[in-house]
Amino acid sequence: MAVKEIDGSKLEGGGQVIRLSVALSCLLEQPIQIIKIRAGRSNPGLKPQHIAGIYLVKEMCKGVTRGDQQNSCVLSFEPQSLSMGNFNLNVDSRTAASISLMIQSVLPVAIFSNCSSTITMKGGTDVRFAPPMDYVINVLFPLYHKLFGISCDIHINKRGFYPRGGGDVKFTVNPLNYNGYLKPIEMIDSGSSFESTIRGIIFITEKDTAPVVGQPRLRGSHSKFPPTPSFEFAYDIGVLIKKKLRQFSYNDVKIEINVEKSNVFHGSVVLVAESEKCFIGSSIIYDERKSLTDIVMNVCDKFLMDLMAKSCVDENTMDNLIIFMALANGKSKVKCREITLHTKTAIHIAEQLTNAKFQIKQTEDRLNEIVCEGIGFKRHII
Ligand SMILES: Nc1ncnc2c1ncn2[C@@H]1O[C@H](COP(=O)(O)OP(=O)(O)OP(=O)(O)O)[C@@H](O)[C@H]1O
Repeated sequence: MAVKEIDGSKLEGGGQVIRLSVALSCLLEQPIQIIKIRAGRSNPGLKPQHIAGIYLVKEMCKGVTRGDQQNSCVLSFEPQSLSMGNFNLNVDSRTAASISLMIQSVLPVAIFSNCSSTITMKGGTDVRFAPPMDYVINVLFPLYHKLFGISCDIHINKRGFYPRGGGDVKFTVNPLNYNGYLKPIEMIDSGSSFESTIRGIIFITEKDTAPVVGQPRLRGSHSKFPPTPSFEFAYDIGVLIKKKLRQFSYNDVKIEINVEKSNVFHGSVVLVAESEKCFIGSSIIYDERKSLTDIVMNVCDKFLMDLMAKSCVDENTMDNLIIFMALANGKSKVKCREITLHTKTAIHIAEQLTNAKFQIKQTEDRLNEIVCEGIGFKRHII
């Protein structure tokens, strides 16, 4: 098959082009060459996170690569057929490379294998400009499962943060049921039941010293909780989130706090609202430079905008859905408030490498509806 050239500088011009192109190349057995890799970034070329993702996909299809080195701006990826049988893979980025973004490369491939895959990944679990692990676990995976029929799971052995990394997770993926196809999805009606199911997941590390000096402390008794400064800080975040959401009549909000020992101060907050067919998430990763009010404002503002607009997914989830919509067996429809450059880039790559066609139309309720006729990709078992 002739090699298809992908211009890595188009639209977002970042790492997503590589992850999606390599995954689709592997599934469709289409050799590709990506040029101008991450030309839209101040530090172009491949970085450890991209190299780790390429490595995993390459292992799954016994691919042949050229240019898969640090800072390389051209990558050739020539796949063989998707190997079958249990995958048991390991990748160690030796940096804080985002594990959730490695998952973005490997998940679309692993679901089409005929057996379960187990992949151990080392790197960053919660790093900026990538989905925090709690977002992957509480927003993306439940949505993938409920709507596309994807079954996967993650076990976090240890969290890892910028700049040292050191996170360690075990990721398992099961083959698709539904006759080996991905189900098409329809997420066009958020319904009215979001408010009853809002959850917040606050993760925070605990150092020996107080986490943040000079931050406003909330009044009120925390005495029934373990008296750790980190826990108190997380507790304060939770109280402020509830207060903020209550102002918009979202009264039933359940907050969970998880504390882990670490020698760096780090945390994430994830909010999730689930209705019968829609998921809205919002997340932030913070360190000691972020104030309590900044954290709360950041995570709540976009969340509230999506809820009030009756969007069916948030913008970060949206770009993750594109590859699955392109591969699904039939027509998918998703209503979304915001179409980001990441989403447009994912559509551009999916259309270049598959025969799927996407349409975006504005709806009367001022949302965007993305419609895609999926190609009905199915694994071929020899
Ligand atoms: N706070 C967040 N919550 C959930 N997802 C996020 C968040 N921030 C970023 N993402 C997702 O992370 C991905 C980032 O893609 P991007 O191409 O920018 O990544 P990258 O490989 O780090 O590339 P680069 O270094 O070139 O920016 C996108 O899918 C985006 O939706």
